[in-house]
Amino acid sequence: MDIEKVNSMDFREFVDVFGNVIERCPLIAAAVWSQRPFSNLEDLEKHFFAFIDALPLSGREGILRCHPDLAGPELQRGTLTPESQREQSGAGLMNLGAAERLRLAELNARYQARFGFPFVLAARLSDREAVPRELARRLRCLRAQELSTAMDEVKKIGRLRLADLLGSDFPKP
Ligand SMILES: NC(=O)N[C@H]1NC(=O)NC1=O
Repeated sequence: MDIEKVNSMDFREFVDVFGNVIERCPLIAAAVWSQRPFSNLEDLEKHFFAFIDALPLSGREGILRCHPDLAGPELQRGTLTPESQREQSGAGLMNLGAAERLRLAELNARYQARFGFPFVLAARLSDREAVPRELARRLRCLRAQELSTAMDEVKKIGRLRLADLLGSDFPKP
């Protein structure tokens, strides 16, 4: 998909296509649409990230809270968004044994209790061994540092989702 195609989209089409670049936050795509025309595909991405960076703390925490747990109940129930389902399956989180699933559930719960938002990590850049390791490591971080790490992960997820949507016209992350 090239930038002319993106710039030609009406509001509905744009939000249909880009509404889940940031998990369960179609409002962000709705706001980015107002910034058209985009000079190129990197410019489109910049607008997504600039919107996120300009949010107050409550807005950035809100974005994190829109993310489903990794290997959490929604994966079991099959109620994830298609993007999240693909990412979590690709990282092997569908195939955990009972003990691995329990350990991740405990770590996710401890993380949520400590920071007040769920643990967020770009699953496509990780795997089933690295996820609990990274979760345990980040549990020991300070809150401000952790918020910043988590927002960087949101951007990595968004960048990979944009690359999927835009195809070869967008440089691979
Ligand atoms: N909790 C969390 O990180 N969830 C996200 N990560 C990812 O790669 N896809 C998601 O839904």
